[in-house]
Amino acid sequence: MKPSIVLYKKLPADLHARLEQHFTVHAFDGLAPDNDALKQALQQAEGLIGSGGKVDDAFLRQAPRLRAASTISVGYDNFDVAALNQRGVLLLHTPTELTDTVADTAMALMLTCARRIVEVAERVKAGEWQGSIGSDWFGSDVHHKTLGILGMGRIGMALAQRAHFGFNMPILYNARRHHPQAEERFNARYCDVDALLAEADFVCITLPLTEQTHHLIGRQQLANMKSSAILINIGRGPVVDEAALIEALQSGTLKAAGLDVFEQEPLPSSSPLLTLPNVVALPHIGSATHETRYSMAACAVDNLIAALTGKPDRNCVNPQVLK
Ligand SMILES: NC(=O)c1ccc[n+]([C@@H]2O[C@H](COP(=O)([O-])OP(=O)(O)OC[C@H]3O[C@@H](n4cnc5c(N)ncnc54)[C@H](O)[C@@H]3O)[C@@H](O)[C@H]2O)c1
Ligand SMILES: O=C(O)[C@H](O)CO
Repeated sequence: MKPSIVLYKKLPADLHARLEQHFTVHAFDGLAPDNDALKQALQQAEGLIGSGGKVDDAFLRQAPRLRAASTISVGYDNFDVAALNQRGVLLLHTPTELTDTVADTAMALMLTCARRIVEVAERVKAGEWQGSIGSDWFGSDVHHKTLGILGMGRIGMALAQRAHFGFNMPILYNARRHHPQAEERFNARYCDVDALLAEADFVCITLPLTEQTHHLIGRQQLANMKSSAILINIGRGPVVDEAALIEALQSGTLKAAGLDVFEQEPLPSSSPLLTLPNVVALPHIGSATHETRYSMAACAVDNLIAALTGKPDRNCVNPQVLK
């Protein structure tokens, strides 16, 4: 008999069919806690595949036969990894498929904020372009400005590559350890967080959300940044204290922010961020291109098949559960 799995995100037809070759697939749209059909399917499920939703100990209690969870994302802060480890459930993710696309999004946010692309385009649509433009339409340069990257991992490196070779930007970075390759290839300079914030013209967060990174950027850190600086968050919303960020943007302590991620997603329509002209808010689209989302889904499907039918040899977050 084929193992039973719960799929909680709609997949392209060919990928869905590929799962069905190996498994009995119970498909849902998300992990709504009050869905009785989902609860029933979880009782038998050996595999789980999808993205978003909270997979904690209470959730895992409903899935006593679970052996592997495959997330269609690189970030896995929505999983309680300690609880997975305790139950011997392997977690797999998609670390390499989206790197370039997310770095492109970060670069796009830097350019959009600095050159005020959204604001100016809206003024054109509103019929305000009546003659030659004045300095109130001007933005600031990106090229040759200093970029501080918080978290020099895969996405940080891809961003550094774009900024260094494409825009001649000096690069500062902070990560858990020195990154000799970043220093060699992009002449990047390791700094502690305070020094990076004080010196950078652009600060880009490419960090995962962990206990250590939660609210890493708060009131004090924002005050430490140049008033001409632009903050880009492409990592996870709760790395920044959003209330403090709103204050800094309202008071002019910070020039602008380009945000793909938020403390609460979807961003509530009542958020003061949406009233600020110096904010570009995106709906968590870092990896959202047709090509990349397909590769991520295909990778997650392969990850689950390898985990449940063979030997998972890559993309395991907690390979220790296999020993
Ligand atoms: N906006 C989006 O759509 C989107 C898309 C992909 C990834 N992400 C987020 O970006 C994150 C990074 O992805 P990646 O593939 O580059 O991951 P990665 O693991 O390759 O890089 C993470 C980097 O952060 C550093 N780091 C971790 N904890 C730290 C700490 N406490 N202090 C300093 N540095 C620390 C690590 O040393 C590493 O250099 C993901 O975890 C995810 O949350 C967002
Ligand atoms: O972590 C990731 O892969 C992105 O945030 C997309 O969910």
